[in-house]
Amino acid sequence: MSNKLIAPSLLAADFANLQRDIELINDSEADWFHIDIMDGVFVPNISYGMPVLKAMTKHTKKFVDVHLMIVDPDRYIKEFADLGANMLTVHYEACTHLHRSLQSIKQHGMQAGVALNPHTSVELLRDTINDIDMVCLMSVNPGFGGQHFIERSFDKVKQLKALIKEENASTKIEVDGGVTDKNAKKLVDMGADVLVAGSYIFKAENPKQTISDLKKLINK
Ligand SMILES: O=C(CO)[C@@H](O)[C@H](O)COP(=O)(O)O
Repeated sequence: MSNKLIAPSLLAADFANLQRDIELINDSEADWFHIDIMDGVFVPNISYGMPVLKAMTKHTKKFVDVHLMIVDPDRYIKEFADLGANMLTVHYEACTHLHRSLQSIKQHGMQAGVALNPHTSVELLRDTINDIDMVCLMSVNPGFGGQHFIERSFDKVKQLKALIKEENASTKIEVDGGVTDKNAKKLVDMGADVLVAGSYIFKAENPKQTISDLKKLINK
């Protein structure tokens, strides 16, 4: 049986009550923590940095999926490994030598992810797909939570799934941005393995129940 995963994005958590919201995810049916690091240069927003991540990973009891929206990510790979990242995702658009970045992430004991902005073609990953543990397809322009899902992302999931099959790779597909109960099932039916959801979970009246319902919906 397939196990499609939910990764709540802590960007939508209450930053004044981060420990409470992390415990909520620990106690829920969510599979991963999704943690967004933004530098104000690659994206027009700054989220949080190393001290906050360090405080978070003291409490996280699940797989930690760190999404770097920063320029020149190679500078910080060791630090993210030391802080407890299990998956480290860099942006295709932010790496001059993507293959080298992927090697370095793996040498530091983490799984290696590559994120693609909505305008970036999945075809650009053909030559590295066998070195990538997960592709994160951005279904909004990165930088902010609470945006509308870009419909074209469905096609990108389909194209990426076909590319992975053609290249005989075992890469996971993650979709990030604007995920709700309205698009989740279609995304996994088209080939997504991991769904990131921020506002849909944390703005819900009952986040734990929302996670449980979403998990059931995508594993039907
Ligand atoms: O990386 C990002 C935004 O840049 C995402 O992880 C968002 O945090 C997802 O939030 P929602 O669209 O689900 O509110």
